Amino acid sequence: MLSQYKIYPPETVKTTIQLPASKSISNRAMILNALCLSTAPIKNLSDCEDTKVLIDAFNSDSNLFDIKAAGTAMRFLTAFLAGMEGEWIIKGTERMHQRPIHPLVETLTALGADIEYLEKEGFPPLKIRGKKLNGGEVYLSGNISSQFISALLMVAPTMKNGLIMHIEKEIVSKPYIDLTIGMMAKCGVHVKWEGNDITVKPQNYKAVDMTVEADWTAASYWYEIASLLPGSEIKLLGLTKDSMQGDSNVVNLFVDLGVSTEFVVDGIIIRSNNKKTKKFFHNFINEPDLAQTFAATCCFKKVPFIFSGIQSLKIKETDRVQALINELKKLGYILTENEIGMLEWDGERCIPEKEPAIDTYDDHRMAMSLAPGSIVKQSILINDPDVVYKSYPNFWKDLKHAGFVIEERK
Ligand SMILES: O=C(O)C1=C[C@@H](OP(=O)(O)O)[C@@H](O)[C@H](O)C1
Ligand SMILES: C=C(OP(=O)(O)O)C(=O)O
Repeated sequence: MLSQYKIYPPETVKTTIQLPASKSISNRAMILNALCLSTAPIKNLSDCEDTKVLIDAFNSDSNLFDIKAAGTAMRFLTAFLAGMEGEWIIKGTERMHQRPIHPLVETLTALGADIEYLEKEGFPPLKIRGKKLNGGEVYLSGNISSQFISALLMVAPTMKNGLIMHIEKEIVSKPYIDLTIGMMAKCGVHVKWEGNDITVKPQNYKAVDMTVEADWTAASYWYEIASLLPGSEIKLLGLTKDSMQGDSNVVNLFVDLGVSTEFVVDGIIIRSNNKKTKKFFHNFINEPDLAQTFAATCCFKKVPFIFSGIQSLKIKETDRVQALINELKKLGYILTENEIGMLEWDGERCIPEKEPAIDTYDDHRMAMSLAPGSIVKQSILINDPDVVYKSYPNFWKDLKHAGFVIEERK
């Protein structure tokens, strides 16, 4: 149902938050558990929509799966089902049917898979006639989505001849590939990555107990709040220093934006301090999901910025670059995309709309990164706030717990 939230900030935030579990780890754990033929329950599995669609697919008697808006579920399941005896159909939301999948489909086809595009060439929905894959040697572009590489890697040890993958062009989101390889290693499978070549020999997975870490990307919205609200002290449960998630780099990136981090036994404590850089520069190629948090934080803190490495943002839940430009303009900030992969704010302002309502474009991260703007704008309106279910179903409940007031308007 369409709805809108009006959000008012507290004076300061001193609270403890139980973060959601990582959807990236949850969805890898589900695929690996299935490949290990393990029946052991995964501990702390995420309850977010992106994980639910995968759970539903695994529990379904049907051969038709609707993975809605979950990129990981779409890509991981395509590779998984390509090697599973049977005839399968995978579909998703309208936006999912516009997100590319051809590099994965072409590579799987070269490895022996039988996959058909049911609507537009190159995009979901897909019909898959699954069978044991031969494997072999393939070339794949690394500059569209790392999820293609992760999807192929997880099924690679089950292929008759294993897999040799030569990655061409710049690799986006590399820490997510490291995450995949790290989790495969925990299940007893060795992956060799040298330069641009990744080799996986045929191997057997070993069933292991899996526990999902708390989500560092979700933590970034709390860093934004601490950065904008002086005197904040927020304990975030479940995060660890030795995390496998690349977005744990949020700890270092927020140092210049006035947030310090203390690691404690059961998580971290973040505190606002007065540090504020004159200008913020970062290449987000390794942490694309953090870009919206930083664009919003910098504008609200009046810190001009230059971001690079954000080309993949254009093919996520929405064109996130355009969405940021549109919505931050409503609040009085003029951002520019001078070339693909870049986003800049030189401090230019315009007159904000009188009562701006932020559109969220079916993108959870638009809602979560802009809601903290209530701190500097006294209040903020967020349209279709339910989008947060994709990765952080309790986001609004947690904001209320932290002292924000949320009025629902229908
Ligand atoms: O493998 C993963 O779990 C993910 C990889 C990234 O996508 P891309 O590789 O498409 O950039 C990231 O944006 C997404 O939220 C989760
Ligand atoms: C890009 C994202 O998800 P996905 O690509 O898995 O749909 C995200 O959660 O920010």
